[in-house]
Amino acid sequence: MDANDMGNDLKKVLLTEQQIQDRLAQMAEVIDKDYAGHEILLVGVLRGAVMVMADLARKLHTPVQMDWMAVSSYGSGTKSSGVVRILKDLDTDIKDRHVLIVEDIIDSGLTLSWLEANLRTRGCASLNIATLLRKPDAAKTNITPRYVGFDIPNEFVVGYGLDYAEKYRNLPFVGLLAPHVYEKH
Ligand SMILES: O=P(O)(O)OC[C@H]1O[C@H](OP(=O)(O)OP(=O)(O)O)[C@H](O)[C@@H]1O
Ligand SMILES: Nc1nc2[nH]cnc2c(=O)[nH]1
Ligand SMILES: [Mg+2]
Repeated sequence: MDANDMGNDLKKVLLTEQQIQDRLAQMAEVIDKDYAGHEILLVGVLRGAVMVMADLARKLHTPVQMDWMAVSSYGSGTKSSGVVRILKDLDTDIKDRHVLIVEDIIDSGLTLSWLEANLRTRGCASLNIATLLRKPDAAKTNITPRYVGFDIPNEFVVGYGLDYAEKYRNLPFVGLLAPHVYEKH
């Protein structure tokens, strides 16, 4: 799916596919240095993180294992509900593991601050966060990811895993939705 398939639903492309991939390669280089000699358990946060996980993991030279969690923090709206529930928990025991949470975006930070606290109770050897996007102006928590791809404005974005009412996740870039798309709901 590309920008042409979106008709006039796309206001503008914020990050091109190339910019995303180049940045992920830079992040992977830093992660490889930080985790040299260790194995990483990558924990992806469904559903939005699937694209970051797929591309970042393939850029890492460090040995990795992967697992997934699903938590609910947003409905199909565009504002954080603040309520976090575990919809799917990890299948892996993370005790003594080097865990790296992989996310697509930190907006209010509610999802990750709850998730980080939850995982810390499980005795992992280390716990860090990698996120492709962060909205510094939207932060409601003091969550500090170790690896951040891009700081972006406080606007609703879609693409590269990010959805609006489950659409647009398969865009290869990150874009801004035209207001008429979400104003009509
Ligand atoms: O920092 P926050 O304000 O908590 O928002 C960030 C979270 O919201 C989105 O997920 P969502 O809960 O919409 O589910 P999804 O990943 O399945 O789209 C996004 O993928 C992050 O996980
Ligand atoms: N699709 C999408 N989901 C989000 N969840 C938190 N912020 C965002 C955003 O900007 N876009
Ligand atoms: Mg998500």
